[in-house]
Amino acid sequence: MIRFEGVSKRFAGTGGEALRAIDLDVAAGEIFGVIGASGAGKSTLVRLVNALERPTSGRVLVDGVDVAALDAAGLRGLRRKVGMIFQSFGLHSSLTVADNVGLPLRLAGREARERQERVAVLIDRVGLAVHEAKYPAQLSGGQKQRVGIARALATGPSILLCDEPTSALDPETTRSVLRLLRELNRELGLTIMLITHEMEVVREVCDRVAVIDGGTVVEMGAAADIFLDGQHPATRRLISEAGEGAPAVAPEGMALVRLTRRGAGSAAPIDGAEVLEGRIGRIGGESYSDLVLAVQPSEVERLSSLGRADRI
Ligand SMILES: Nc1ncnc2c1ncn2[C@@H]1O[C@H](COP(=O)(O)OP(=O)(O)OP(=O)(O)O)[C@@H](O)[C@H]1O
Repeated sequence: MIRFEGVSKRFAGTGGEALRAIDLDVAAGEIFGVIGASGAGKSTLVRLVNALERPTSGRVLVDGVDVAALDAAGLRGLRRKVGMIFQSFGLHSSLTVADNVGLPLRLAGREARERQERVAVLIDRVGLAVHEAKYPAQLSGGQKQRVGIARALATGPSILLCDEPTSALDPETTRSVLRLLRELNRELGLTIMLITHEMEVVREVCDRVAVIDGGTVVEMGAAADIFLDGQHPATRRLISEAGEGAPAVAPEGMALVRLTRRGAGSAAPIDGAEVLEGRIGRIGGESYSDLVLAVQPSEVERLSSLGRADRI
């Protein structure tokens, strides 16, 4: 559905390339995550999909069409097919919720009656029916992002690009927005390409994920494989940042180990280990546990037989 073929991007007046030799396929109906540190090239990557940026070399194909080759009418069609939401929501502060959501329909020349009906359905779907006459300043961050989602869906797109959609939100609101995106993905068969710098977001919602570092894809695979067994140092860095609060400290004379186990028995007790922090859950339908343990240094070796054990 979305294909990157040897895509590189250099911005005029800058030294290096923001993206280098990207090959990537996003399948119809999947939620594809793009994760990386600040400046890695994530925004540039998704902005190529709706032709907000153009590749310096290579091609970006949407449904088999090279988006850089589109004329003005073709671009309008692309923008109807590809919706986008942003970290900072991008709402018009002088327009009500209903008028924000209806704006793409107004720009597309749809009649008032049709607009009103469609806007009412969209606002209801994102759970904002009682807020339709309010202005953005009267809404919480989560509500603003719901307006952004309703507006992005106004023209009935088959692809939704999400640029750090939850970075401005608290953890609980983040989860509810991600749940809404997952529901819309299933109900509408919407293909979602989602940028984030948070592993938690990948864990909650993505089917597959590409890790991007220094403008290249350094690792790509099923979200469970990347989250639980990512190999590249950039991936390991993002995983170790995913814990909450201050990093665990090993008691005197003990070794600190991150142990990740997958599948049946992944939460079985571990003799001789003190659990300092961790999580037990499911990702992509698979059980896992991800624990930070303090053990005797002589026990570290033994942990490797239980799962992936990294001394930290
Ligand atoms: N319009 C532009 N002109 C010049 N350089 C740019 C432009 N947009 C992005 N860049 C550069 O390209 C690189 C990648 O930027 P990009 O915004 O894609 O990264 P990112 O991973 O999305 O980062 P962040 O998470 O901080 O938004 C950076 O070095 C950035 O400075």
